[in-house]
Amino acid sequence: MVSNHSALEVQSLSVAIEGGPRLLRGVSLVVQPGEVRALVGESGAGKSMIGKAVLGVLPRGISVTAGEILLQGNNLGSQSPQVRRQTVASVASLIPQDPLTALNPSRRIGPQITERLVRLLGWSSDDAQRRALDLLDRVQIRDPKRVMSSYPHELSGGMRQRVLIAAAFAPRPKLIVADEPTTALDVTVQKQILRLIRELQAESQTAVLFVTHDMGVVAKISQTVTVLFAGKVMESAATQEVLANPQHPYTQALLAATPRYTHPEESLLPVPAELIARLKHEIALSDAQEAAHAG
Ligand SMILES: Nc1ncnc2c1ncn2[C@@H]1O[C@H](COP(=O)(O)OP(=O)(O)OP(=O)(O)O)[C@@H](O)[C@H]1O
Repeated sequence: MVSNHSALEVQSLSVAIEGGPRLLRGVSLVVQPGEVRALVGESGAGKSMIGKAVLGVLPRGISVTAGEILLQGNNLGSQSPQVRRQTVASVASLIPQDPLTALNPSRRIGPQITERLVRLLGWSSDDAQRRALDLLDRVQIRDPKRVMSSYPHELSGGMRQRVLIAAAFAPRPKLIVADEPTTALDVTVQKQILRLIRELQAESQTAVLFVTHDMGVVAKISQTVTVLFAGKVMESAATQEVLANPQHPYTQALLAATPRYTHPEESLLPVPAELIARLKHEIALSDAQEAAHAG
């Protein structure tokens, strides 16, 4: 393995339903060690699909049709499924959207954190236990020992998300994919969870690909941002630049739809339908051109 590589490099990635429509169209992005890159766009833009492709968990019937994914310098497309699973498990973690479905309801919390460390990464069970307790303490869970032997239903939604954050950071991953990790939580808990992810990330200098539909969250958590629409990158730059001076009309519309970053007194504005229609038309044209080229 080479050193000095990016935590994640996605190059011209296209993903499609087999025999059907494209869901990602030549997406490229890089996440450097220590960087938080937000991936922002409306529902259906393909944000989660990028995360799933990176983690090798695309839904059945959906596959990568072009492009490359390099995790810590490892080209996932050139690895066998078994090696790829091992690469992903040792390099990357997921903080999922819904803390309830992500935890197995019939198993205690402890093993759900330690199992990956022991089985996949070869830690001793004592080390794994110590690391889990330490992380649970770090995510401000009181009485970590008790929580280790609890079942998920005994914890609140916020506590469960803290457990999943602890589980994600426990193996010291190089990359964390955080897939709208605060969406399922109420507003006060959202703020705490966001702060926690930011603190742990800064401390460990883990690279994070942070999926969100909320420009407010982008502003709080990220240094860089990639704006996605219909599976295509509209704009990609430093977050401060994009917030201060958005270049693409879609980014401008998304920002206008987040009133606290423009005029807090105004109500939420939708992205204009004409703009959506125009962008979709442009994308359909370029899809057709590419298909004609390929044919
Ligand atoms: N299992 C699936 N089978 C077929 N199409 C799917 C599947 N999952 C997602 N899609 C489609 O893929 C596209 C991208 O979905 P994706 O979940 O990545 O969007 P997103 O930007 O993450 O949106 P959201 O914020 O709603 O999660 C959408 O058009 C969606 O309908």
